[in-house]
Amino acid sequence: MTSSPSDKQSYPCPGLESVFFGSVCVCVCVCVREREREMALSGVRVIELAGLAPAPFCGMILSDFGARVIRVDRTKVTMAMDSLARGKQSVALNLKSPQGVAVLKKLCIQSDIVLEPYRKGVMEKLGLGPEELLKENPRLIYARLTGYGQSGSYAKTAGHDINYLAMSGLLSMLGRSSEKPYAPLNLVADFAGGGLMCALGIVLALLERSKSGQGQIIDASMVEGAAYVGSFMWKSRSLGLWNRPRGENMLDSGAPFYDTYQTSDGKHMAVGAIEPQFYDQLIQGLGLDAASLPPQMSFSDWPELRQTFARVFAEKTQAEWSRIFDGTDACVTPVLPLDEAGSHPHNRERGSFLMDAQDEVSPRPAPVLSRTPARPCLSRDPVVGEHTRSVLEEYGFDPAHIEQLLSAGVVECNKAKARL
Ligand SMILES: C[C@H](CCC[C@H](C)C(=O)SCCNC(=O)CCNC(=O)[C@H](O)C(C)(C)COP(=O)(O)OP(=O)(O)OC[C@H]1O[C@@H](n2cnc3c(N)ncnc32)[C@H](O)[C@@H]1OP(=O)(O)O)[C@H]1CC[C@H]2[C@@H]3[C@H](O)C[C@@H]4C[C@H](O)CC[C@]4(C)[C@H]3C[C@H](O)[C@]12C
Repeated sequence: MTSSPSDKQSYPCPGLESVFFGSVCVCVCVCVREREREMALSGVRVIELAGLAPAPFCGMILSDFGARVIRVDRTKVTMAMDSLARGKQSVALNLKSPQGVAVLKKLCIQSDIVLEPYRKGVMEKLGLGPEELLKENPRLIYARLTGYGQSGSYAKTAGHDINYLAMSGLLSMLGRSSEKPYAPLNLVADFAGGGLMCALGIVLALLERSKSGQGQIIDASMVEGAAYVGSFMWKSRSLGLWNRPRGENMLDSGAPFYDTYQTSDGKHMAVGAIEPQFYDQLIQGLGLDAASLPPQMSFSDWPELRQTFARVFAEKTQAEWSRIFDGTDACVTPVLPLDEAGSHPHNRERGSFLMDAQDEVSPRPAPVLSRTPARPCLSRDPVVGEHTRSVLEEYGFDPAHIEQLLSAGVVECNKAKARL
C-alpha cells in the first residue's frame, strides 16, 4: 500500500465510483437507499448495542451486505471505539434512565434484529430481555453475543478472546514446540467464532422467519463458536493429525514443509507443500537434490530438513523467491504485511482490498455474491450520536418529544467535525 499521496494506487471500490483527482480519492459512496436496494440484506433493520469487537464486526458484516445498522452508543463518550463502523448510523442513548430504556424498546420492536454484546442478564435488568421484546414484536431476531453463552457457571463472568479460546480447547493446540500456548491475535473467538458466527445465526434466523414468520433468540457463545470453527481438530484426530505434542504435528508448525522461513532481506516466505507432487516442486524451486534429503514424512528428520530449508531460504530475498515460485504448485507465497497485501498483483486484480474516503485500506467484504454483491459504504464512520435525531424521527418520535429527551440528557445529538 502506498504511504504517500503522490504514488497512490487506485483501489477498485466495488459498486462505488472512485475517481482520483491527483492524489485525492473521491469515493462517491452510493447513497444509503441505493445501497440497500441492491443487496442480500436490503431492508433489514438492525439495532446494534455498542460493544467491544465481536458485535461491531457482526454489525459491519450485516451493514456491508445491505442491512441498515443503527448502533446505540452511550452518551457522554467522546469517541466510539468501534473501528468496524462502516455503513452504520449512531444514536447516543442513556440506558441508565427509564426514558432511555423506553426509547430503546421502541427502536427494537420496530426493527428486525437486536444485537446485544453484554454479559448475561444485563438486558433483562433493563427490562429489555427477549421475553419482553418478543412479546411486542414476535418477528424480532434477538442476537445475544457473549463469551460463555446464556447459561452455565461462567455465563456472568468477564472475559476476552484469549479466555474463550482457552475454554474452547483450541488454545491448547496453538504454539510452537516447547513453547507455551499462543493466541493468534483476537481472531478466533472474537471474530471467527464470535462476530462471524453470530452473523451466520442472524442470517439463518432471517431465512427461517421468511417461512415461519417467527423471530427467535440467538445464543452466540464465543467459546462454542470458536470450538465449532475448530471442529476439524476434533474430527480429524482419527487421521492421526494431532497425535504428537503441540508444535510437532504437520499443521501446527511441526512439519518443515508447512512453516515460514526468513529470507535474506529479513522478510518471510510461507510454505504449505503438503502433497508429494507439490513437495517435489518445493524441493525443485529450492534447488535441492531430493535424493540427498530424508523422506518428506520422516518425522524424526523434520528438524534437520527444517534447518536445510532455513539455510536455503536465507540465501535470496523475498522478491527473488516469489519470482521462483510464482506460477508453480510448490505452495510457496510471500508473507505480506497488512500495508502490502492490497497491492500484491493477485489481490489487486481481484480488488480484494478497498480504500475508503479517508484513504484507509481495508479488506472488501467476503464472499462475493455474483448478483447481489456487498456494497460497503466507504464514507467516514459515524460520530457518536450523529444520527440520533433523524433516526428517532424515522422511528416515530415527535419533534417535541425528541427535544425533551435531548434537554433531559436521555439522548445526545452530535455533529461530525469538518475535516480540514
Ligand atoms: C476494542 C478493542 C479490542 C477488544 C477485544 C478484546 C480482546 C475482546 O475479546 S472483546 C470481547 C469481550 N467479551 C464480550 O464481548 C463478551 C460479552 N460481554 C461481556 O462479557 C461484558 O460486556 C464485558 C466483560 C466485555 C464487559 O463487562 P462490563 O462489566 O464492562 O459490561 P457488562 O457487564 O456487559 O454491562 C454493560 C453495562 O453497561 C450498561 N450500558 C450499556 N449500554 C449503555 C448505554 N447506552 N447507556 C448507559 N449504560 C449502558 C449496561 O446497562 C450495563 O450496566 P450494568 O453493569 O449496570 O448492568 C480494545 C482493546 C484495548 C482497548 C483500549 C484499552 O483498554 C485502553 C483504553 C481503556 C479505557 O478504559 C477505554 C478506552 C481504551 C482506549 C480501550 C478501548 C477498547 O476497549 C480497546 C481498543
